[in-house]
Amino acid sequence: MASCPDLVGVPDTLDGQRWSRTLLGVYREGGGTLQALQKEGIGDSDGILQPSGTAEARGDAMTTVVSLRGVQIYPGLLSPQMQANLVEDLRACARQAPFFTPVTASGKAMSVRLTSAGQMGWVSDRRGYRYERRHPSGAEWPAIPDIVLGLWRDLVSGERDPDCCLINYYGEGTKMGLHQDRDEADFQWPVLSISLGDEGLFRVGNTTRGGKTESVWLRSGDVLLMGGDARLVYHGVDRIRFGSSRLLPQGGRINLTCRVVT
Ligand SMILES: O=C(O)CCC(=O)C(=O)O
Ligand SMILES: [Fe+2]
Repeated sequence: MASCPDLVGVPDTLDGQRWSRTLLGVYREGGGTLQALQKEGIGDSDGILQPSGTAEARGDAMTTVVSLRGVQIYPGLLSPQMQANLVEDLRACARQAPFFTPVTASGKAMSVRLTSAGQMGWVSDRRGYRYERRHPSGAEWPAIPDIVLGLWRDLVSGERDPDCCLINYYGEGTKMGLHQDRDEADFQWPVLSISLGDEGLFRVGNTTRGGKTESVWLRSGDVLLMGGDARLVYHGVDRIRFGSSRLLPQGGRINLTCRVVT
């Protein structure tokens, strides 16, 4: 098994730092990609990874990492253009592996519609929930879009790509109850999440059920990592502000979560 990503275990040290983004590289102010900085422990001493000029001079938008109970949030990390490109990529994914409404083992339909990209996809039906190598139609899952893989490699690890990128679609009135992501074999790997479209109220609880919770509105282009001590926090989406973004012509919210499964 590949070693655990360098980010895990040190996420709190990132809190409050400022980051800029280039096309597929995510840079800390002062130079170095996140992954390289984590590996070196200090940074990019020879400057090879340092993008030329200051972030402001390059016109990069800056984002400050914030931590909500150890969940690392990068507000607005994906530029509007990258968001639009990613939506195009997701349209192609959905042509190969259409969104479906998952049903719980008790027969209750979930309110999100979902599909996946990658080697494995998450499915739920009367037999329960699990990762499967094929879409319920029998089709292969599409490849994970490059923009998503680039973010994973920058923010998590270049050693191993995620097996699954779960694609959730939240229409008007859709929510997702508090849960843990624990269908994966190795919790050393974080879950990387990307929000697109309408704003969603994301609630974070504790690593055990119950207790106080805190919430944050996630906006289009926000990226977050649940890793380290926050890998198994309960989380969910209480509601979306339908129509708050113009990214998706029909409205709604898309959330992508990348996971190492096996
Ligand atoms: O939509 C979100 O922001 C979270 C999605 C989620 O928790 C999941 O798919 O497991
Ligand atoms: Fe989740």
